[in-house]
Amino acid sequence: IVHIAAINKDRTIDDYQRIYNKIAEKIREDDEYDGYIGYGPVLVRLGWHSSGTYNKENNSGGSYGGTYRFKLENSDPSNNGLQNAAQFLDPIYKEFNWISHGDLYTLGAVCAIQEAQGPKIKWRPGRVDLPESATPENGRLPDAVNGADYVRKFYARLRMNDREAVALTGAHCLGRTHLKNSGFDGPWGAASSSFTNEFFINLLNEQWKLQKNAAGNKQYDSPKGYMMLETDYALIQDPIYLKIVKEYANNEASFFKDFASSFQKLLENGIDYPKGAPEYIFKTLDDQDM
Ligand code: HEM
Ligand SMILES: CC(=O)Cn1cnc2ccccc21
Repeated sequence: IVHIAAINKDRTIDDYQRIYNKIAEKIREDDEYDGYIGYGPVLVRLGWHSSGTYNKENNSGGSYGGTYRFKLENSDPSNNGLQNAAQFLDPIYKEFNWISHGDLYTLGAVCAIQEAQGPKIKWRPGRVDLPESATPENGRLPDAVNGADYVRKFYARLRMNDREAVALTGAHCLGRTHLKNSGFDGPWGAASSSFTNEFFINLLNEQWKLQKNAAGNKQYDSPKGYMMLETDYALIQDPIYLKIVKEYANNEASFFKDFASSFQKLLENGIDYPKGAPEYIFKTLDDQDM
């Protein structure tokens, strides 16, 4: 399967910055969502899940076709809760319906990270809506009740190495788990809407106890009321991952640099960009004094 980015010469960075600004202003406006965590984290998760179906073996899945918009994909149990992000983006799509769904889902995630004071993420347009028949089957997204070997193998399918896998998991500094969505129980207290290296610091500094939550699923809980999934905790059980976790806990700039490149790679998996295809770095609302 080959997906070639469609270059639309009529659209410039200004057109995409306008959509970015609309999303960023709406994140600021709709601040009450999920106990005042806001929509940032769930927008990041939508961008990640619409890309995480990619399989390097046959270059299938991934963000290109915007197939999350179809029932088969958006009703995948792994996607429980992402309806909130899709509903958030609905009015934006209605106003700017020249954009493809794949470009919108990934642009929304880039916007959410940058507006959470995270790193600037390079973004390239050109994803093209594919028909429902192109929707990947359920089951390609990762399960949280697994260890390091599973994590390494899962990320290899997305062409990610150990550093990229650890960096990407650092997005769990944002938002929280919700029992009704995933069967994991996250604390409101510790949930954050700012993008930092705190996930790695907490992983190393808290005492973690493996226990069954109210849904009977195993997760790690700390005295401060933080939680980690088993796939999170795997990052300090595996010696190779542990070394990288320590680096990112001690050097936020290194985490930001690696996250920015890994997240762009994740969002572009499966897409061939022609030579000279435009690549944008959007300004935050703060950069524009808005
Ligand atoms: C082994 C890989 C991963 C597993 C098993 C996993 C699992 C989960 C689970 C179970 C939740 C809770 C969902 C809910 O209950 O609402 C969650 C939330 C989240 N995940 Fe991951 N995740 C993984 C990797 C990633 C990656 C690569 C990113 C982004 C780069 C990411 C970003 C997020 C965000 C931002 C949230 C919070 C969403 C919210 O607050 O609504 N995750 N993840
Ligand atoms: C605040 C907290 O629970 C940090 N955290 C730890 N693992 C997480 C997975 C998804 C979302 C947030 C996560």
